Amino acid sequence: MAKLKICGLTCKEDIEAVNGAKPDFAGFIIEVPGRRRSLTAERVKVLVKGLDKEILPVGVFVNAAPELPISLLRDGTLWAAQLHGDEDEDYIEKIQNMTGKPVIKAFSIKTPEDVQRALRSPADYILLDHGAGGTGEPFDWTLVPPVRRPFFLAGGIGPENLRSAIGTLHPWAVDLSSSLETDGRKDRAKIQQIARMLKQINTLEAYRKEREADLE
Ligand SMILES: O=C(O)c1ccccc1NCC(=O)[C@H](O)[C@H](O)COP(=O)(O)O
Repeated sequence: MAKLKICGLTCKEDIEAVNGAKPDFAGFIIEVPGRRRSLTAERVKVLVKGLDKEILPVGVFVNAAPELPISLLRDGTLWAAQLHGDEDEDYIEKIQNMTGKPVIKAFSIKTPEDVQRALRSPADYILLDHGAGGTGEPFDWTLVPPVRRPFFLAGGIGPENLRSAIGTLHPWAVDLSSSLETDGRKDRAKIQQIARMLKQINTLEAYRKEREADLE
């Protein structure tokens, strides 16, 4: 059953839309200069207060001072920190040790070695993505061998490739942002559509697995 993360929420309307669709995770880009979805930590605190309690809030950071994710994890604003920059193992372990909360480390996948680096990461979860994050572009999925640890698949996923993404790579979770926008804003109808689609795909996959088990 692939989980769903909807990333790059920026306003109250986005919160209302995800509360209706109930993805597993909601992502907020926090204090990343020059990125259009970036919010201040104070704004994220306000938005998270309106988030359905069953949806886990994830903060996305790029080479932030570690004190920033640490404070938002410690005060309960965030369930997890997603690191989308050049954060090294010491940085990851510092956040894990100081908060006891999950760390998701994003990797830009351009070569098979990038995948191997990701697989060795001490992060609680890895996230395989195209590049800088939130670009709406997929990477070359053929670079990914069968993966034995839970991973998020990101980068240009949308209604046209969701089924093949899950059927081919079997991610623990899919992470979407750009494909759920119209004119640069999250689109409630697209969010509802993708949540419904994922439910159907998960139901079919579960049925197939049950049948395979019965036939063995
Ligand atoms: O969305 C951003 O602006 C962003 C900026 C800096 C780092 C990460 C960022 N986004 C991360 C995500 O939205 C997701 O993890 C993922 O990259 C989804 O991307 P896509 O569906 O291709 O837009």
